[in-house]
Amino acid sequence: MKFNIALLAGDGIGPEVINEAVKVSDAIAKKFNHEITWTPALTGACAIDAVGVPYPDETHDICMKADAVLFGAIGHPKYDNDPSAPVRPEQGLLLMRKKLGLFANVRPTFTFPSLIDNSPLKRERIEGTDLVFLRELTGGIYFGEKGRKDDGETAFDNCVYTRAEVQRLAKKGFELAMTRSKKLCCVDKANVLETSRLWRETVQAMEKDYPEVTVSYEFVDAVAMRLVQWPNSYDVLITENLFGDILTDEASVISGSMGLMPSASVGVHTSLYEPIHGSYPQATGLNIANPLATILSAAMMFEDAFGLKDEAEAIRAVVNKSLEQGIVTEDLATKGSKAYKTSEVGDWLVENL
Ligand SMILES: NC(=O)c1ccc[n+]([C@@H]2O[C@H](COP(=O)([O-])OP(=O)(O)OC[C@H]3O[C@@H](n4cnc5c(N)ncnc54)[C@H](O)[C@@H]3O)[C@@H](O)[C@H]2O)c1
Ligand SMILES: CC(C)[C@H](C(=O)O)[C@@H](O)C(=O)O
Ligand SMILES: [Mg+2]
Repeated sequence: MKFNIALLAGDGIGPEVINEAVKVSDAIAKKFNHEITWTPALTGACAIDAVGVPYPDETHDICMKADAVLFGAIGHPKYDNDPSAPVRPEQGLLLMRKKLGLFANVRPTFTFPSLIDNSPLKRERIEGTDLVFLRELTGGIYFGEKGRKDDGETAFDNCVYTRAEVQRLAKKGFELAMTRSKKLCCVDKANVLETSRLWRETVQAMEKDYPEVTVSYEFVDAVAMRLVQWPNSYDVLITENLFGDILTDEASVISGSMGLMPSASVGVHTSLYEPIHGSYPQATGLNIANPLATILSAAMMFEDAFGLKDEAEAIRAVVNKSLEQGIVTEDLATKGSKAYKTSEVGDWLVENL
Protein backbone atom coordinates (compact mmCIF):
# COMPACT_ATOMS: atom_id res chain seq x y z
CA MET A 1 0.00 0.00 0.00
CA LYS A 2 1.02 3.63 -0.51
CA PHE A 3 0.50 6.34 2.08
CA ASN A 4 0.94 10.07 2.16
CA ILE A 5 1.51 11.21 5.73
CA ALA A 6 1.61 14.85 6.79
CA LEU A 7 4.53 15.27 9.17
CA LEU A 8 4.21 18.04 11.72
CA ALA A 9 7.28 17.93 13.94
CA GLY A 10 6.56 21.19 15.79
CA ASP A 11 8.82 22.63 18.48
CA GLY A 12 11.22 21.64 21.25
CA ILE A 13 11.71 17.88 21.32
CA GLY A 14 9.03 17.49 18.62
CA PRO A 15 11.53 17.12 15.72
CA GLU A 16 13.69 14.70 17.74
CA VAL A 17 10.90 12.29 18.65
CA ILE A 18 9.31 12.60 15.21
CA ASN A 19 12.62 11.68 13.62
CA GLU A 20 12.63 8.36 15.48
CA ALA A 21 8.98 7.65 14.64
CA VAL A 22 9.77 8.23 10.95
CA LYS A 23 12.75 5.88 11.14
CA VAL A 24 10.66 3.13 12.71
CA SER A 25 7.69 3.70 10.37
CA ASP A 26 9.95 3.57 7.30
CA ALA A 27 11.50 0.34 8.55
CA ILE A 28 8.05 -1.18 9.08
CA ALA A 29 6.95 -0.01 5.64
CA LYS A 30 10.01 -1.67 4.11
CA LYS A 31 9.42 -4.91 5.99
CA PHE A 32 5.74 -5.12 4.96
CA ASN A 33 6.18 -3.70 1.42
CA HIS A 34 4.47 -0.35 1.83
CA GLU A 35 5.53 3.00 0.49
CA ILE A 36 5.31 6.10 2.68
CA THR A 37 5.61 9.64 1.39
CA TRP A 38 6.18 12.09 4.21
CA THR A 39 5.06 15.67 3.62
CA PRO A 40 6.56 17.97 6.26
CA ALA A 41 4.67 21.09 7.32
CA LEU A 42 5.05 23.82 9.91
CA THR A 43 3.00 24.29 13.04
CA GLY A 44 3.56 25.93 16.44
CA ALA A 45 6.31 28.37 17.39
CA CYS A 46 8.41 27.39 14.37
CA ALA A 47 5.51 28.38 12.10
CA ILE A 48 5.11 31.72 13.90
CA ASP A 49 8.83 32.37 13.41
CA ALA A 50 8.67 31.44 9.73
CA VAL A 51 5.36 32.89 8.56
CA GLY A 52 3.77 34.72 11.53
CA VAL A 53 0.92 32.25 12.26
CA PRO A 54 0.96 28.96 14.19
CA TYR A 55 -1.17 26.92 11.76
CA PRO A 56 -0.60 28.23 8.24
CA ASP A 57 -3.14 27.54 5.47
CA GLU A 58 -0.47 25.61 3.61
CA THR A 59 -0.13 23.23 6.58
CA HIS A 60 -3.90 22.78 6.68
CA ASP A 61 -3.98 21.92 2.96
CA ILE A 62 -1.22 19.36 3.45
CA CYS A 63 -3.12 17.75 6.36
CA MET A 64 -6.38 17.66 4.42
CA LYS A 65 -4.73 15.94 1.46
CA ALA A 66 -2.84 13.40 3.59
CA ASP A 67 -3.99 9.90 4.54
CA ALA A 68 -3.07 10.71 8.16
CA VAL A 69 -1.11 13.25 10.18
CA LEU A 70 1.78 12.47 12.51
CA PHE A 71 2.39 15.24 15.00
CA GLY A 72 5.21 15.85 17.50
CA ALA A 73 4.58 18.67 19.97
CA ILE A 74 4.36 22.44 20.02
CA GLY A 75 5.20 25.14 22.55
CA HIS A 76 8.07 27.41 23.45
CA PRO A 77 9.07 29.06 26.76
CA LYS A 78 9.19 32.49 25.17
CA TYR A 79 5.40 32.29 24.85
CA ASP A 80 4.78 30.36 28.09
CA ASN A 81 6.49 33.16 30.01
CA ASP A 82 4.68 35.96 28.20
CA PRO A 83 0.96 35.72 28.95
CA SER A 84 0.29 38.84 26.84
CA ALA A 85 1.72 37.39 23.59
CA PRO A 86 -1.00 37.97 20.98
CA VAL A 87 -0.07 34.92 18.87
CA ARG A 88 0.74 31.65 20.63
CA PRO A 89 1.92 28.22 19.40
CA GLU A 90 -0.93 26.46 21.24
CA GLN A 91 -3.46 28.39 19.14
CA GLY A 92 -2.06 26.45 16.19
CA LEU A 93 -2.83 23.13 17.82
CA LEU A 94 -6.36 24.21 18.73
CA LEU A 95 -7.04 25.61 15.27
CA MET A 96 -5.69 22.45 13.70
CA ARG A 97 -7.96 20.28 15.86
CA LYS A 98 -10.96 22.47 15.05
CA LYS A 99 -10.34 22.81 11.31
CA LEU A 100 -9.58 19.10 10.89
CA GLY A 101 -12.66 18.23 12.98
CA LEU A 102 -10.66 16.06 15.41
CA PHE A 103 -13.37 15.79 18.04
CA ALA A 104 -12.27 12.57 19.77
CA ASN A 105 -8.88 12.20 21.37
CA VAL A 106 -8.20 8.55 22.18
CA ARG A 107 -5.66 8.33 25.01
CA PRO A 108 -4.90 4.81 26.20
CA THR A 109 -3.18 4.27 29.53
CA PHE A 110 -1.43 0.98 30.07
CA THR A 111 1.48 -0.51 31.91
CA PHE A 112 4.46 -2.38 30.51
CA PRO A 113 5.28 -5.45 32.62
CA SER A 114 9.01 -4.60 32.58
CA LEU A 115 8.37 -1.04 33.80
CA ILE A 116 5.98 -1.64 36.68
CA ASP A 117 8.60 -0.57 39.20
CA ASN A 118 9.32 2.68 37.30
CA SER A 119 5.98 4.00 38.43
CA PRO A 120 5.90 5.84 41.75
CA LEU A 121 2.67 3.94 42.40
CA LYS A 122 2.70 0.55 44.09
CA ARG A 123 2.96 -2.53 41.86
CA GLU A 124 -0.19 -4.15 43.25
CA ARG A 125 -2.23 -1.04 42.47
CA ILE A 126 -1.22 -0.62 38.84
CA GLU A 127 -0.40 -4.09 37.51
CA GLY A 128 -2.60 -4.89 34.50
CA THR A 129 -3.91 -1.36 34.06
CA ASP A 130 -5.46 -1.02 30.62
CA LEU A 131 -7.86 1.85 30.23
CA VAL A 132 -8.75 4.34 27.52
CA PHE A 133 -9.77 7.95 27.82
CA LEU A 134 -11.92 9.44 25.11
CA ARG A 135 -11.34 13.12 25.54
CA GLU A 136 -13.64 15.52 23.70
CA LEU A 137 -11.24 17.72 21.74
CA THR A 138 -13.01 20.50 19.86
CA GLY A 139 -15.42 21.95 22.39
CA GLY A 140 -15.77 23.08 25.98
CA ILE A 141 -13.87 25.82 27.73
CA TYR A 142 -11.02 25.64 25.19
CA PHE A 143 -13.26 26.97 22.45
CA GLY A 144 -15.91 29.05 24.23
CA GLU A 145 -15.93 32.83 24.16
CA LYS A 146 -13.04 34.25 26.19
CA GLY A 147 -11.79 37.68 26.97
CA ARG A 148 -11.21 40.50 29.41
CA LYS A 149 -13.45 43.26 30.70
CA ASP A 150 -13.31 46.05 33.27
CA ASP A 151 -10.04 47.41 31.84
CA GLY A 152 -8.47 44.00 31.97
CA GLU A 153 -9.30 43.39 35.64
CA THR A 154 -11.73 40.57 34.88
CA ALA A 155 -11.18 37.59 32.61
CA PHE A 156 -13.59 34.93 31.42
CA ASP A 157 -13.55 31.64 29.50
CA ASN A 158 -16.96 30.21 28.69
CA CYS A 159 -17.51 26.49 28.71
CA VAL A 160 -20.05 25.53 26.05
CA TYR A 161 -21.26 22.12 24.86
CA THR A 162 -24.07 21.15 22.53
CA ARG A 163 -26.00 17.90 22.88
CA ALA A 164 -24.76 16.86 19.44
CA GLU A 165 -21.13 17.29 20.49
CA VAL A 166 -21.68 15.12 23.55
CA GLN A 167 -23.58 12.50 21.55
CA ARG A 168 -20.88 12.02 18.90
CA LEU A 169 -18.15 11.61 21.53
CA ALA A 170 -20.29 9.36 23.75
CA LYS A 171 -21.22 7.20 20.73
CA LYS A 172 -17.52 6.50 20.20
CA GLY A 173 -17.23 5.72 23.90
CA PHE A 174 -20.10 3.21 23.85
CA GLU A 175 -18.75 1.61 20.67
CA LEU A 176 -15.28 1.31 22.14
CA ALA A 177 -16.71 -0.14 25.38
CA MET A 178 -18.53 -2.80 23.32
CA THR A 179 -15.17 -3.97 21.91
CA ARG A 180 -13.63 -4.12 25.39
CA SER A 181 -15.06 -5.00 28.78
CA LYS A 182 -18.40 -3.20 28.22
CA LYS A 183 -17.74 -0.73 31.03
CA LEU A 184 -18.05 3.00 30.47
CA CYS A 185 -17.42 5.81 32.92
CA CYS A 186 -18.73 9.29 32.20
CA VAL A 187 -16.50 11.77 34.03
CA ASP A 188 -18.10 15.10 34.80
CA LYS A 189 -18.84 17.68 37.46
CA ALA A 190 -22.61 17.46 37.25
CA ASN A 191 -22.99 18.53 40.88
CA VAL A 192 -21.85 22.02 39.84
CA LEU A 193 -21.65 22.59 36.09
CA GLU A 194 -24.57 22.95 33.68
CA THR A 195 -22.47 21.60 30.80
CA SER A 196 -21.79 18.50 32.89
CA ARG A 197 -25.51 18.06 33.53
CA LEU A 198 -26.04 18.15 29.75
CA TRP A 199 -23.31 15.51 29.39
CA ARG A 200 -24.90 13.27 32.02
CA GLU A 201 -28.43 13.65 30.66
CA THR A 202 -27.25 12.96 27.10
CA VAL A 203 -25.24 9.87 28.02
CA GLN A 204 -28.07 8.55 30.22
CA ALA A 205 -30.44 8.83 27.26
CA MET A 206 -28.03 6.82 25.09
CA GLU A 207 -27.77 3.93 27.54
CA LYS A 208 -30.85 2.18 26.11
CA ASP A 209 -29.08 1.81 22.73
CA TYR A 210 -26.23 -0.10 24.38
CA PRO A 211 -27.97 -2.36 26.92
CA GLU A 212 -24.84 -4.50 27.40
CA VAL A 213 -22.70 -1.58 28.52
CA THR A 214 -22.59 -0.80 32.23
CA VAL A 215 -22.28 2.94 32.65
CA SER A 216 -21.06 4.74 35.75
CA TYR A 217 -21.20 8.48 36.32
CA GLU A 218 -18.43 9.89 38.46
CA PHE A 219 -17.30 13.34 39.46
CA VAL A 220 -13.98 14.44 38.06
CA ASP A 221 -12.42 15.20 41.44
CA ALA A 222 -13.19 11.69 42.68
CA VAL A 223 -11.89 10.17 39.44
CA ALA A 224 -8.63 12.10 39.88
CA MET A 225 -8.21 10.27 43.17
CA ARG A 226 -9.42 6.80 42.15
CA LEU A 227 -7.32 6.89 39.00
CA VAL A 228 -4.12 6.62 40.98
CA GLN A 229 -5.69 4.62 43.79
CA TRP A 230 -7.37 1.86 41.75
CA PRO A 231 -6.68 2.48 38.05
CA ASN A 232 -7.74 -1.09 37.36
CA SER A 233 -11.31 -0.26 38.20
CA TYR A 234 -11.64 1.74 34.95
CA ASP A 235 -11.92 0.67 31.35
CA VAL A 236 -13.33 3.29 28.94
CA LEU A 237 -13.73 6.84 30.27
CA ILE A 238 -15.42 9.63 28.36
CA THR A 239 -14.98 13.21 29.35
CA GLU A 240 -14.90 16.82 28.24
CA ASN A 241 -11.87 18.63 26.89
CA LEU A 242 -10.22 20.18 29.97
CA PHE A 243 -10.95 17.29 32.36
CA GLY A 244 -9.47 14.92 29.78
CA ASP A 245 -6.35 17.02 29.37
CA ILE A 246 -5.64 17.00 33.10
CA LEU A 247 -6.60 13.40 33.87
CA THR A 248 -4.49 11.95 31.04
CA ASP A 249 -1.32 13.67 32.24
CA GLU A 250 -2.10 12.29 35.68
CA ALA A 251 -2.67 8.83 34.23
CA SER A 252 0.74 8.87 32.51
CA VAL A 253 2.27 8.45 35.98
CA ILE A 254 0.80 4.94 36.07
CA SER A 255 2.91 3.82 33.09
CA GLY A 256 6.10 5.27 34.55
CA SER A 257 6.78 8.15 32.15
CA MET A 258 5.03 10.87 30.23
CA GLY A 259 7.28 9.88 27.35
CA LEU A 260 5.39 6.61 26.85
CA MET A 261 1.81 7.63 26.24
CA PRO A 262 0.49 7.81 22.66
CA SER A 263 -2.78 9.18 21.34
CA ALA A 264 -5.01 9.36 18.29
CA SER A 265 -7.19 12.35 17.47
CA VAL A 266 -9.98 11.26 15.20
CA GLY A 267 -12.95 12.96 13.69
CA VAL A 268 -14.48 14.43 10.62
CA HIS A 269 -11.84 15.06 7.96
CA THR A 270 -8.76 13.05 8.88
CA SER A 271 -6.98 11.55 11.88
CA LEU A 272 -3.90 12.77 13.68
CA TYR A 273 -1.50 10.77 15.84
CA GLU A 274 0.43 12.49 18.59
CA PRO A 275 2.14 11.79 21.91
CA ILE A 276 0.22 13.25 24.85
CA HIS A 277 3.30 15.10 26.08
CA GLY A 278 4.43 18.58 25.13
CA SER A 279 7.59 20.10 23.67
CA TYR A 280 9.60 19.45 26.90
CA PRO A 281 11.73 22.56 26.31
CA GLN A 282 14.35 21.64 28.92
CA ALA A 283 15.36 18.64 26.80
CA THR A 284 15.42 20.37 23.42
CA GLY A 285 18.48 19.46 21.36
CA LEU A 286 19.88 17.13 24.05
CA ASN A 287 18.80 13.88 22.34
CA ILE A 288 17.43 12.61 25.69
CA ALA A 289 13.65 12.68 25.21
CA ASN A 290 11.79 9.39 25.13
CA PRO A 291 10.60 8.78 21.55
CA LEU A 292 8.28 5.87 22.45
CA ALA A 293 5.08 7.89 22.89
CA THR A 294 5.47 9.13 19.31
CA ILE A 295 6.51 5.71 17.99
CA LEU A 296 3.49 4.12 19.70
CA SER A 297 1.32 6.88 18.19
CA ALA A 298 2.65 5.79 14.79
CA ALA A 299 1.59 2.23 15.69
CA MET A 300 -1.93 3.55 16.38
CA MET A 301 -1.78 5.23 12.96
CA PHE A 302 -0.90 1.98 11.18
CA GLU A 303 -3.73 0.15 12.93
CA ASP A 304 -6.51 2.74 12.96
CA ALA A 305 -5.86 4.94 9.92
CA PHE A 306 -4.55 2.25 7.56
CA GLY A 307 -6.12 -0.91 9.02
CA LEU A 308 -2.69 -2.55 9.34
CA LYS A 309 -2.83 -4.50 12.60
CA ASP A 310 0.24 -6.69 11.99
CA GLU A 311 2.39 -3.63 11.36
CA ALA A 312 1.12 -2.00 14.55
CA GLU A 313 1.71 -5.18 16.53
CA ALA A 314 5.25 -5.43 15.15
CA ILE A 315 6.01 -1.93 16.44
CA ARG A 316 4.51 -2.69 19.84
CA ALA A 317 6.41 -5.96 20.07
CA VAL A 318 9.79 -4.38 19.36
CA VAL A 319 9.04 -1.55 21.80
CA ASN A 320 8.26 -4.15 24.49
CA LYS A 321 11.48 -5.96 23.67
CA SER A 322 13.52 -2.76 23.98
CA LEU A 323 12.00 -2.07 27.40
CA GLU A 324 12.63 -5.61 28.58
CA GLN A 325 16.27 -5.30 27.52
CA GLY A 326 16.70 -1.91 29.20
CA ILE A 327 17.21 0.09 25.97
CA VAL A 328 15.61 3.15 27.51
CA THR A 329 16.07 6.91 27.66
CA GLU A 330 16.96 8.64 30.91
CA ASP A 331 13.37 9.07 32.12
CA LEU A 332 13.19 5.27 32.48
CA ALA A 333 16.77 4.39 33.33
CA THR A 334 17.03 3.14 36.89
CA LYS A 335 19.94 3.83 39.23
CA GLY A 336 23.20 2.52 37.80
CA SER A 337 21.68 1.47 34.47
CA LYS A 338 22.60 3.07 31.15
CA ALA A 339 20.45 5.84 29.71
CA TYR A 340 20.28 5.58 25.93
CA LYS A 341 19.93 8.61 23.68
CA THR A 342 16.68 9.30 21.79
CA SER A 343 18.30 8.37 18.47
CA GLU A 344 19.95 5.24 19.93
CA VAL A 345 16.55 3.94 21.02
CA GLY A 346 15.21 4.53 17.48
CA ASP A 347 18.24 2.83 15.93
CA TRP A 348 17.85 -0.18 18.21
CA LEU A 349 14.17 -0.54 17.32
CA VAL A 350 14.94 -0.41 13.59
CA GLU A 351 17.70 -3.01 13.93
CA ASN A 352 15.50 -5.33 15.99
CA LEU A 353 12.24 -5.08 14.07
N1 LIG B 1 0.35 18.43 22.40
C1 LIG B 1 1.27 19.35 22.58
O1 LIG B 1 1.92 19.80 21.64
C2 LIG B 1 1.54 19.85 23.96
C3 LIG B 1 1.14 19.13 25.08
C4 LIG B 1 1.46 19.62 26.34
C5 LIG B 1 2.19 20.78 26.48
N2 LIG B 1 2.57 21.47 25.35
C6 LIG B 1 3.45 22.64 25.42
O2 LIG B 1 4.75 22.14 25.74
C7 LIG B 1 5.46 23.13 26.50
C8 LIG B 1 5.99 22.48 27.78
O3 LIG B 1 4.90 22.14 28.62
P1 LIG B 1 5.01 21.24 29.92
O4 LIG B 1 6.41 21.33 30.45
O5 LIG B 1 3.89 21.59 30.78
O6 LIG B 1 4.70 19.75 29.42
P2 LIG B 1 5.65 18.66 28.73
O7 LIG B 1 4.78 17.49 28.42
O8 LIG B 1 6.39 19.23 27.59
O9 LIG B 1 6.68 18.23 29.84
C9 LIG B 1 6.31 17.91 31.18
C10 LIG B 1 7.31 16.92 31.77
O10 LIG B 1 7.01 15.63 31.24
C11 LIG B 1 8.20 14.91 30.98
N3 LIG B 1 8.26 14.60 29.54
C12 LIG B 1 7.50 15.11 28.56
N4 LIG B 1 7.79 14.54 27.39
C13 LIG B 1 8.77 13.65 27.63
C14 LIG B 1 9.49 12.74 26.80
N5 LIG B 1 9.25 12.60 25.50
N6 LIG B 1 10.45 11.98 27.39
C15 LIG B 1 10.69 12.07 28.69
N7 LIG B 1 10.04 12.89 29.53
C16 LIG B 1 9.07 13.68 29.00
C17 LIG B 1 9.35 15.80 31.44
O11 LIG B 1 9.65 15.44 32.77
C18 LIG B 1 8.75 17.18 31.39
O12 LIG B 1 9.37 18.05 32.29
C19 LIG B 1 4.47 24.26 26.75
O13 LIG B 1 4.73 25.27 25.80
C20 LIG B 1 3.11 23.63 26.50
O14 LIG B 1 2.15 24.55 26.07
C21 LIG B 1 2.27 21.02 24.10
C1 LIG C 1 -0.77 22.44 24.42
C2 LIG C 1 -2.21 22.30 24.82
C3 LIG C 1 -3.06 23.23 24.00
C4 LIG C 1 -2.70 20.85 24.73
C5 LIG C 1 -4.12 20.76 25.30
O1 LIG C 1 -4.39 21.33 26.36
O2 LIG C 1 -4.93 20.11 24.69
C6 LIG C 1 -1.87 19.78 25.42
O3 LIG C 1 -1.81 19.95 26.79
C7 LIG C 1 -2.36 18.40 25.05
O4 LIG C 1 -2.71 17.65 25.94
O5 LIG C 1 -2.36 18.07 23.84
MG1 LIG D 1 -2.17 18.15 27.85
